[in-house]
Amino acid sequence: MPQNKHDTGDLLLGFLGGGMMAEAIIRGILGKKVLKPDSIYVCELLEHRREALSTFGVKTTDTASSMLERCNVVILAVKPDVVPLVLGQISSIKPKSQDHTLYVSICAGVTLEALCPPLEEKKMWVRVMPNQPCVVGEAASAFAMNERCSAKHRQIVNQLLGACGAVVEVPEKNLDAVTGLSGSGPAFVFMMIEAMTDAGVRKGLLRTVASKLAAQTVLGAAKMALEFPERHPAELRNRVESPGGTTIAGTVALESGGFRAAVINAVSQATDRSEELGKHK
Ligand SMILES: NC(=O)C1=CN([C@@H]2O[C@H](COP(=O)(O)OP(=O)(O)OC[C@H]3O[C@@H](n4cnc5c(N)ncnc54)[C@H](O)[C@@H]3O)[C@@H](O)[C@H]2O)C=CC1
Ligand SMILES: O=C(O)[C@@H]1CCC=N1
Repeated sequence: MPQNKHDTGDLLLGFLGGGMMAEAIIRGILGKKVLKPDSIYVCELLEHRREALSTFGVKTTDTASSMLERCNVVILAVKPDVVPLVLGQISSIKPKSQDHTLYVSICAGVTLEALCPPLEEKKMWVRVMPNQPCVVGEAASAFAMNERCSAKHRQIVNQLLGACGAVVEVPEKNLDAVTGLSGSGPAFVFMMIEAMTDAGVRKGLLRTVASKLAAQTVLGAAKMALEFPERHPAELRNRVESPGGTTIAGTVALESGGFRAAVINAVSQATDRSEELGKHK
């Protein structure tokens, strides 16, 4: 798959909603030079957000029609409760089955069926769950496509999301679990970094030093888990735990604090919430 070049031909990418995630994806795409800024349009209601996004050189507007008429790939990046409204806007501007636009939703819980009901003329829809680390090109994204999409659309999705980090295709039924794990996951990891930093400060480290050490520790551990996939995380952990040493004293404390159960519950609750969001259409 070609990357790192302006090799996406006539691809004009539009965003409906220019909030945190739209910005994160734009940063990823521009950072890897998959598109030029003037191939990206953002429809956003808030003036301060349009101003913030203009600094990337992308075109901004507050009317959906001008963006939808131009773009051949459109990413829905509004909150899930706004989806019915913007679907109405899309249908009124591009109603025909001849619509060749590829639509991509990143909205938590919103199913392909809700985006494109079976009785309506089918448009090409992809449901994606990215995450905030798009901002630094280290996202974990998963996607599922509806039956109107083809290999060409898979390639476009891989190219756009690939610019933002790792991408996997999954059955749509897995996307709520993906939302709970990697969509919401950065927040859980930030809590861990925050807590480790506080602990360092409590034990006398400068906050700047503690937060740098905490974040780098998470990065290094994550890199090891990715680079040694054949080693179970418990094996990696055991290598840190010297007999009678410091680490085992800490891991026992985590066990007695219910650390693993708390993390499993966090991902499970976030998954359940994603499923719930999908039921409020
Ligand atoms: N924040 C995250 O880490 C992640 C969020 N998501 C999903 O991404 C979507 C967007 O989330 P965020 O970017 O965090 O939200 P956000 O609130 O930062 O951005 C949404 C933007 O849409 C704008 N908007 C609302 N109605 C609009 C309309 N009719 N036309 C144009 N713009 C409109 C709002 O003014 C706002 O700036 C959500 O559906 C969320 O589930 C997915 C993965 C991760
Ligand atoms: O909290 C949320 O609903 C969104 C979806 C995944 C991450 N943030």
